[in-house]
Amino acid sequence: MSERPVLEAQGVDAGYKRRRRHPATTVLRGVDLVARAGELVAVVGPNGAGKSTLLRTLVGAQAPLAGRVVLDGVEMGALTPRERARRLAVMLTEPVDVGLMTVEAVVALGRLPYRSWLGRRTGDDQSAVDRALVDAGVGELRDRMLSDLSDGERQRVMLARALAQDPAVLVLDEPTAFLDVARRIELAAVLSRLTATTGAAIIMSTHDLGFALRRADQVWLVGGQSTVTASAPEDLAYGGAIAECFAGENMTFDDAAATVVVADTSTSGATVRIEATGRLRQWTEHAVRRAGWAPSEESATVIRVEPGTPCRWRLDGVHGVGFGSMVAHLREPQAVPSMNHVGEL
Ligand SMILES: Nc1ncnc2c1ncn2[C@@H]1O[C@H](COP(=O)(O)OP(=O)(O)OP(=O)(O)O)[C@@H](O)[C@H]1O
Repeated sequence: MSERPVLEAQGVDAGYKRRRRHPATTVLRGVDLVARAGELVAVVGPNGAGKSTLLRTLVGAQAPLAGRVVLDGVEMGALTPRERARRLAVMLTEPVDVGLMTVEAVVALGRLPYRSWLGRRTGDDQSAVDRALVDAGVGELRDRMLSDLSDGERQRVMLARALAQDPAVLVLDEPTAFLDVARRIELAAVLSRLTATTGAAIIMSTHDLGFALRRADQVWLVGGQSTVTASAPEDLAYGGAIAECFAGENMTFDDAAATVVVADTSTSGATVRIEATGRLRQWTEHAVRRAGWAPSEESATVIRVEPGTPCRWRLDGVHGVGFGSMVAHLREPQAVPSMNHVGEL
């Protein structure tokens, strides 16, 4: 990572001008931000906080209501669309319009800002396309039709197209939105690797707080009195800014899991001491909480659990097999009376 700023917001107010029936809205005020070459920046915040508004303002899709956005040393408004496209690539959330094009042809579209008016592809264009295909992990898909790909594959092709632009700044709005957990982790790894290999700054909005905290060099926390707070993820988590921003009636920030969790308001007040170790203990705690009980070392009620798939448990002389029956029994002790007859532990 270098110290070279590639995208800056200087005293930016972001929002929407008055239109016929809609009053003017200032969503964010006095925003000062700096993204540096090779940095991965995660933009996080609750729904409606202004993440998309911020990103749209940073990429020049809407003008700031006040202040200025500086891209690679030049004020955004002073750049022609072509000059802007050579420095900045944008990948938005909209599902990709599936056309009858090969993957390679789609990725080659990323080279348009570099073409002469005759539109011929040069050797430089081809090597940029080849590199982008590899960097985004879609090299083996190059001859496939875009329409034949899965959503996750298509998403990565669009990433390759953005990379082919060879941008100093890559902005992605919720790139993981349509992906399953495995694809999400994969894309996250691709993105953090890309900052090192391409030297670009990658700025992405995400609802995946765990990802932001684990991978980002900087987090831009949007929310709370129309502000954006920029800092290292640990500073924001440790200092309580993230907890404060996401805190809701029944939401809390779980430091250990590095994510926001729904506080359990359904606890019955009942406690139980768990006799189990390792993963078995962890999942027993999970089941106990799900049933509305709280694990406690001081509790006089004891549940003893023995390993196995499914596990076997005993509580107050009642025996059971599997977590399903455990939760049912904790919720309603008389719900599983027959478990009394399920073997000895
Ligand atoms: N075109 C628009 N005109 C007026 N107000 C808008 C417009 N688009 C969004 N807003 C308002 O701006 C605020 C911020 O919206 P924005 O979409 O930036 O939030 P977000 O953080 O990206 O939310 P989400 O996590 O739900 O995607 C909201 O109050 C929204 O209603």
